[in-house]
Amino acid sequence: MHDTILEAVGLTKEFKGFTAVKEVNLQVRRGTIHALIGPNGAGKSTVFNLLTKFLPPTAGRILFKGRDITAMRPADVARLGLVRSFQISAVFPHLTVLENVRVALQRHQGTSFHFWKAESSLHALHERATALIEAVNLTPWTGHTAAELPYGRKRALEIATTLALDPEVMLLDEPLAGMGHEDIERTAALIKRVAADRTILMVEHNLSVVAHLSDTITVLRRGEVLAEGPYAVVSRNAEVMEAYMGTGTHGAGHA
Ligand SMILES: Nc1ncnc2c1ncn2[C@@H]1O[C@H](COP(=O)(O)OP(=O)(O)OP(=O)(O)O)[C@@H](O)[C@H]1O
Repeated sequence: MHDTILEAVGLTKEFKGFTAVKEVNLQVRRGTIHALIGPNGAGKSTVFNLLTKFLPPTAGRILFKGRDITAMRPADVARLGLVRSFQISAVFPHLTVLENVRVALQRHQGTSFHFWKAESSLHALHERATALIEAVNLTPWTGHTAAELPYGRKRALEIATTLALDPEVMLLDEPLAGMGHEDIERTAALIKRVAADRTILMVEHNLSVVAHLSDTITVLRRGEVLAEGPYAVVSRNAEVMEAYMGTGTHGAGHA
């Protein structure tokens, strides 16, 4: 049994009269990997921005651990444990992998400079950074700058800097987009590993790449929920198949 950790109720977003997201109800269960997919313009990014408070909704509510966060600011939501990857956790191209992860960890501790000044806490910081780098399989890249990393490894570093914030719910915006087959496999395995003790909500364009990764898939079309369930269920849904006609359910890249 999983309880709901993140919930959207009647979530609606209008842009100058155009309804991009219409009365979306979403329940993300604790400890699961939940994917939000849909063809171009389906409203995925808008829902993602609404959930992470980067956009205010026109109507509807967002609940995190039963608490109404609809009116909260992104930074406050992040502090509660709902963290969006790749935005809040910036990666600095000229810092090494180790330095990037250390900066993320120090940020998480806030501006308590005095805490980090102590020799013992600097040691603890290093240990934690090394463990995170190991967790995302970047140990051989520890001394390389972020700019030197191949694309897939860069995304792994971004996941590491997000993990540094120890999020309860991690929101990933197209973590597999633009990757080749090998990177997709590696990153999917990484997402699965880090999901062991947290909840993941990810936006993805293609149904096929989230197939074996997600416990639940919500399919959006024109701002509305078209189908929801495990892959075996949504992939057989006639309307889902139709929505993906032309864009290709099994397409490799991000259109
Ligand atoms: N700031 C905005 N102003 C006006 N319209 C917008 C704005 N943001 C998004 N839209 C419109 O809302 C709809 C949903 O867009 P959104 O980016 O959420 O879709 P998406 O599913 O993420 O698409 P994609 O896969 O192409 O990224 C689109 O028709 C888009 O043009």
